[in-house]
Amino acid sequence: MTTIKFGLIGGGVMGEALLTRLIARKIYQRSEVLVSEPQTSRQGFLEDEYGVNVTADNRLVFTPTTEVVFLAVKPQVFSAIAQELADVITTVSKPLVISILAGVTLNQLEAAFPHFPIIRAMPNTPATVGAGVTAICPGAYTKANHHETAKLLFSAVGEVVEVSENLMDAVTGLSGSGPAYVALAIEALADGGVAAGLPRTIANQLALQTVLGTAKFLHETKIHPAELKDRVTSPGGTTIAGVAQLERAGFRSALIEAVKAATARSQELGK
Ligand SMILES: NC(=O)C1=CN([C@@H]2O[C@H](COP(=O)(O)OP(=O)(O)OC[C@H]3O[C@@H](n4cnc5c(N)ncnc54)[C@H](O)[C@@H]3O)[C@@H](O)[C@H]2O)C=CC1
Ligand SMILES: O=C(O)[C@@H]1CCC=N1
Repeated sequence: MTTIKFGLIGGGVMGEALLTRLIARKIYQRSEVLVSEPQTSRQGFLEDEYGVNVTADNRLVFTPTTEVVFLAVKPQVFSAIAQELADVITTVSKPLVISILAGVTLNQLEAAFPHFPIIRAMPNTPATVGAGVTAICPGAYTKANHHETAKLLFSAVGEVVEVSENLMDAVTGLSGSGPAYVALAIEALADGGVAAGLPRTIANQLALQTVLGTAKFLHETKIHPAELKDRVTSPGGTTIAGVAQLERAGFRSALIEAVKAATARSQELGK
């Protein structure tokens, strides 16, 4: 095995999303990456698809040359992994540990990795296509160079914002979970189109492009969403009829409550 610089623990959806962009951007060479993943089918896939090194032993990602260890497992397996790594991490130099685990706090991470530089982060799935947004917050032992490394890695998958840790659960409830809410909205818009008589493929295309185009428009012009809504709603027209129905159905409230519920769940996962 060649020199390992980047260790990934958990080669699932989010691990792969980051991996693919880090390699494409040449931030790490394929040979410098070691992915620890228990599923042999995933190991084989990641090895074939990205040419990275794979292992089923999490301890092996801590090599003398490892610069970053990226944790991308489910929060529920965190304590088992912490126990498994307890011995090995006392014997190695301290790489930057970046965790994207929902709800797992810097306190919990610093208890598992004593005196390690640690960054807690919350990316989202559009990272896969470089259109993600990641919130990061640094632990007690991080220095400017660790901060810069985390920003560099997450910039490869989209935008980066910095927040204090007490806001990380809210970030998780909004942008971490948000792609699911938007996907539901797109699916429902298409269903509405089908209910109104459109063929499914056309309804899907119209729904998807409407959401994509609206987001792009707001992003590029920076106009307030309310201003865009006002521009679309002609007096006595179709859009205000649709908006009135959304208000009757509690559309805004449903989204607000969804973000609050996901935030609360993120808080629970950290307990
Ligand atoms: N999916 C999402 O949209 C987002 C997920 N997250 C966080 O990312 C983390 C990973 O989520 P996903 O990638 O969606 O999950 P996933 O289930 O796709 O990936 C987790 C991977 O970890 C592997 N794994 C299981 N036990 C392991 C162990 N003991 N050691 C090493 N690897 C192990 C699994 O086989 C799997 O491939 C979670 O903590 C989640 O909170 C954060 C932001 C967004
Ligand atoms: O559902 C979850 O727990 C993860 C965290 C944010 C998005 N997916």
